Amino acid sequence: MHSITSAFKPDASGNPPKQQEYIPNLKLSDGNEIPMLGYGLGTANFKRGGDTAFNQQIVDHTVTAIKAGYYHLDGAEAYGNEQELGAAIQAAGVPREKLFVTTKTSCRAGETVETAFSRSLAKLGLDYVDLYLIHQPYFAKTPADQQAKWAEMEAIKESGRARSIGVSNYLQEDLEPILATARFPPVVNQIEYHPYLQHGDLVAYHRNNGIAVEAYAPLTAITKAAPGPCDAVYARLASKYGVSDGDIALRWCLDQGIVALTTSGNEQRLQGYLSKLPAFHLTPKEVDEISASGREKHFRGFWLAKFAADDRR
Ligand SMILES: NC(=O)c1ccc[n+]([C@@H]2O[C@H](COP(=O)([O-])OP(=O)(O)OC[C@H]3O[C@@H](n4cnc5c(N)ncnc54)[C@H](O)[C@@H]3O)[C@@H](O)[C@H]2O)c1
Ligand SMILES: OCCc1c[nH]c2ccccc12
Repeated sequence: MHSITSAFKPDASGNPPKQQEYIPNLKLSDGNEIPMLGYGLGTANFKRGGDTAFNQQIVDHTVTAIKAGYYHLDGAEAYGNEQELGAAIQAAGVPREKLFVTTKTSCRAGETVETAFSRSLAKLGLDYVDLYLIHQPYFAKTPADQQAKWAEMEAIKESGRARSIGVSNYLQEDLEPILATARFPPVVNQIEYHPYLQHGDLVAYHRNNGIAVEAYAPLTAITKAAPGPCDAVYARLASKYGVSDGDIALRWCLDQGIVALTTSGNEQRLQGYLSKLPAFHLTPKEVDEISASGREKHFRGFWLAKFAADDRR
């Protein structure tokens, strides 16, 4: 259902293409394309609750990422930094049509998607986003709540102000009611995904239903869950390919056709991914080796309270 297309787009002005343009795009079920590596504004750069002051450091970090070649930018109203993301887009000077901008609705109680979306667009200073997501399924008490919210998302898509629409943190049981009534099915589900959280058959369910997977927290086995059974496999493959263990962790997503979202304030690290990732692939056997090691450990880093409360998978 999803094909990976070459994203090599020589610059009309003759400038060499940015490295991100060597990272492929993934074709989505609505015909649009998403760059397979994205820069997230949700972890290193988000504002703590209640902080509304404009934060120039977030702008500077994001400009650095865009200038390094990260053209896929993953934001959300919950991160409190859409204004800074918009300012960074302005300041970086990359033409809007080259960027892929995502934001997400928190589905605040008593508020329509239209209200949330208009506020996000205004903060971003944009007239459209490439991808608009429902941030999490936990607002819904019933399947009918999911279906009603999704119908509101479809109205945003129909208005042309979000080129694509999708969801985040959904499990199969959350997706099923949406797929039953959708006129425009979600094109992506953004989930925590790394070797220690492979979600059983959830990724296969996505493949069977034409929904692309975006992996957030793809470096977890290195950054939060070490030591663990993947360490030795990452180290061996990093040495084989002359790359970092982070490159191996990201490649493990990309080589399964999964979009990877990462972030860093460290420009060298960001540039490292862009220079190394296009230069190698893991073999299917190596992908499987990482998956098999990962299944020996379970680790979840986000939305823990929801899982504890609902006893979700
Ligand atoms: N939809 C959701 O619910 C949700 C949840 C979490 C994140 N996200 C999105 O995904 C993006 C990426 O998530 P993430 O930050 O968890 O991804 P990630 O796993 O790539 O982790 C990135 C973090 O790890 C650090 N890091 C990288 N290499 C390291 C190393 N070798 N040693 C130590 N630290 C290292 C970086 O500085 C950065 O802070 C977020 O910014 C956000 O946009 C979405
Ligand atoms: O993206 C969902 C998880 C998350 C990361 N950073 C945040 C800041 C505010 C709300 C949610 C998040």
